[in-house]
Amino acid sequence: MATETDDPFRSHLTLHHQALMSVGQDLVPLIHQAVEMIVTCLEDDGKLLIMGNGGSAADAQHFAAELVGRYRAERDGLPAIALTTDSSILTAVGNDYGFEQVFARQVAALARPEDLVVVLSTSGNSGNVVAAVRTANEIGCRSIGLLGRDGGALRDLVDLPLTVPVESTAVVQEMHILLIHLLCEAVDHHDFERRERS
Ligand SMILES: O=C(CO)[C@@H](O)[C@H](O)[C@H](O)[C@H](O)COP(=O)(O)O
Ligand SMILES: [Zn+2]
Repeated sequence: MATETDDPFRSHLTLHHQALMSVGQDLVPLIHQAVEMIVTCLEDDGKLLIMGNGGSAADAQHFAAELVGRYRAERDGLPAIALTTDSSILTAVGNDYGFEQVFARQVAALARPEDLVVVLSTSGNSGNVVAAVRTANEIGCRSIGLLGRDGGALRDLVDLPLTVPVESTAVVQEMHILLIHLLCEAVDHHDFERRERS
């Protein structure tokens, strides 16, 4: 039974619940489109390049780990790289070219047109993520944005924005990890043509 000591959590829990309802009502068709883009990339022998800042950096790593390792099903590892993990690259590029270039430089070095760039940003305005998507667009990679609020600058730069339209950074992040798990669930259940060929 709820007591007064629950009050500090109530507004966060209410916001979380409202955001969850909005994901269920508004984002499901877009989640299916995102799955299609991921499957097409992997079947074309592409890889996922995933990035974000702060909590979203952790989410990028979480997503890559579930693809390279596994989510639930026993399956082959799938190619995904979180661009948030190599401290030598991040410090060298940040130091020599500026923090805004830490992801764009990696995209320029690693991305091929068949790859899929996945960005996570609750504001949609982080300069290093925006720069990375601009570079991905020049290369011809497709991109998915897990975004928040109004989607920010990234809404019009990525091919597919999945925007959680709430102001709270924390709640947007909580919905992003749900979206990641839904994407992993769908990928787990996909029968890849790539595997049938081998
Ligand atoms: O996890 C949190 C807040 O919940 C923070 O670390 C947060 O991710 C950082 O402030 C980020 O720099 C925010 O970037 P973004 O989501 O606006 O792209
Ligand atoms: Zn957080």
